[in-house]
Amino acid sequence: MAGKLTMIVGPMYSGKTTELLSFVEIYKLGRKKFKVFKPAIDDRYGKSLVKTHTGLEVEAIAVEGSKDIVNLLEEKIDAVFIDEVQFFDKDLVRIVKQLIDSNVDVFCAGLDMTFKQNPFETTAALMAIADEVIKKKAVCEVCGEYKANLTYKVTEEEKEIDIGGKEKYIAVCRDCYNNLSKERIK
Ligand SMILES: Nc1ncnc2c1ncn2[C@@H]1O[C@H](COP(=O)(O)OP(=O)(O)OP(=O)(O)O)[C@@H](O)[C@H]1O
Ligand SMILES: Cc1cn([C@H]2C[C@H](O)[C@@H](CO)O2)c(=O)[nH]c1=O
Ligand SMILES: [Zn+2]
Repeated sequence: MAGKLTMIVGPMYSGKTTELLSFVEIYKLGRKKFKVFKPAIDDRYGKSLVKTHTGLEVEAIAVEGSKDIVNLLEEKIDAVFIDEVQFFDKDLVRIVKQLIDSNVDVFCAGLDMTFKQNPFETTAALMAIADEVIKKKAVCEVCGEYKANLTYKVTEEEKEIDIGGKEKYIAVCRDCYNNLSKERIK
């Protein structure tokens, strides 16, 4: 049977990695064969772990690009898990298609948008071909409502690729995002 692609997307702190790891647990319990990948660029938690903000973790392989995923899948496996998928090159889309066509289930977690609300291209393309898209939200760090679907950058740095945590980014709802942006120009 063909595999399925599940995308877990949303702003920072929305529990994307937590949800990814809950799927990993299901495959572990079922004694399935799987591999977990993350981009080498995300060095926040050390190179060989995927870790949540609450400290849950699983062993992962840090790769430079999507080609490395193919090279590391020599034996037959049931599932592939990829975290921080927004940092992968677009060629990942072709590779993921090949995997699901060859009966491998694929689960990807990642940001849908940059802090400027631009789509992350690889996430967007994978969402288009996914069997299921799980869109997560966080608690807005300004108003406290559980409706944050955006990430706001609190520093002046404009770069859209910039690794970091709470010292740089907060999760906010659209109203609070717009208010914070207005205050900034004043
Ligand atoms: N504003 C927030 N809203 C919700 N959870 C938050 C918030 N700030 C911190 N957290 C914590 O973060 C946890 C989710 O962490 P997780 O690593 O799964 O998120 P994530 O979406 O993968 O984040 P990131 O995109 O930064 O990797 C929550 O269970 C909660 O304990
Ligand atoms: C929102 C956002 C996060 N990031 C980074 C911060 C974290 O290291 C990672 C999300 O977990 O992505 C960016 O590089 N650009 C962005 O626009
Ligand atoms: Zn808000």
